[in-house]
Amino acid sequence: MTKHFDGLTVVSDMSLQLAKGEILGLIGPNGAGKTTMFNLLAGSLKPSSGGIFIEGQDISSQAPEQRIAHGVARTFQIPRPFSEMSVLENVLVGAQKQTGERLFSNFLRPGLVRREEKAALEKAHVMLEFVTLSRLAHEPARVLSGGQRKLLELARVLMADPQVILLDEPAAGVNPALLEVIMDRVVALNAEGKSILLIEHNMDMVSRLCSRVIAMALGKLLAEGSPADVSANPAVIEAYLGGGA
Ligand SMILES: Nc1ncnc2c1ncn2[C@@H]1O[C@H](COP(=O)(O)OP(=O)(O)OP(=O)(O)O)[C@@H](O)[C@H]1O
Repeated sequence: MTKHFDGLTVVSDMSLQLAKGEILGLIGPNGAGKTTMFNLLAGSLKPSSGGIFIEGQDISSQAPEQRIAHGVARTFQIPRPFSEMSVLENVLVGAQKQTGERLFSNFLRPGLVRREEKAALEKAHVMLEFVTLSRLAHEPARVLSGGQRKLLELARVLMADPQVILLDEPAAGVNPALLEVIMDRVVALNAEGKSILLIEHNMDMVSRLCSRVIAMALGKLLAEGSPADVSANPAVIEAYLGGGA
């Protein structure tokens, strides 16, 4: 894919493949174009050229909600939960389209609406348990720490049963104890067969989680390989030291 913003090329002929069941790392210095890649993959930006395929199907023209329905979901670098809503309610925001959201269905099919709501609620509790936030379910989201917000974000995203999860800097600003919890949860999701693309500056996390890493700088692919090989690659070291490529 290539992406231009007002004549500036931010992603230049980048290509990546995420295999089923893989955790692939995407690294690069600030401004390399990693988040732009995520926005292109998740559908919040359209590529200037190139495309995105999932299991051979072209999803390039789909909006983010359609991509979520196709099993591609993303987290944000800085999660912004609805701060006055409870932690549980924030997770429920991630539930896929429900019959009750259509006004007439509430009158015509009240039984179905109630069953769907009950199922979503049960699932939200399971997801909160999974991310170790159950005891905070009824607290307002504003009480959560940065790391807990990342876990809440993960629970919200999991409500859509994604097969591909795009994780944008899950370690940034997270204390070491919670970081272990986040890593453990990522490993557990991967063990369930979920494919994960991870943007991360924390190389320890990348080395522990990823078997393969892609490094980019100034919108271009720099290196690809094992975490050890990529972090020892002279072009990658130069890009980090020089803040570019
Ligand atoms: N909407 C936009 N309009 C113009 N330029 C943009 C836009 N979004 C991003 N850029 C530019 O694209 C480049 C890549 O930004 P991007 O956020 O993708 O980098 P990144 O690798 O995710 O960086 P970081 O690690 O700091 O999050 C930067 O130079 C940025 O200023």
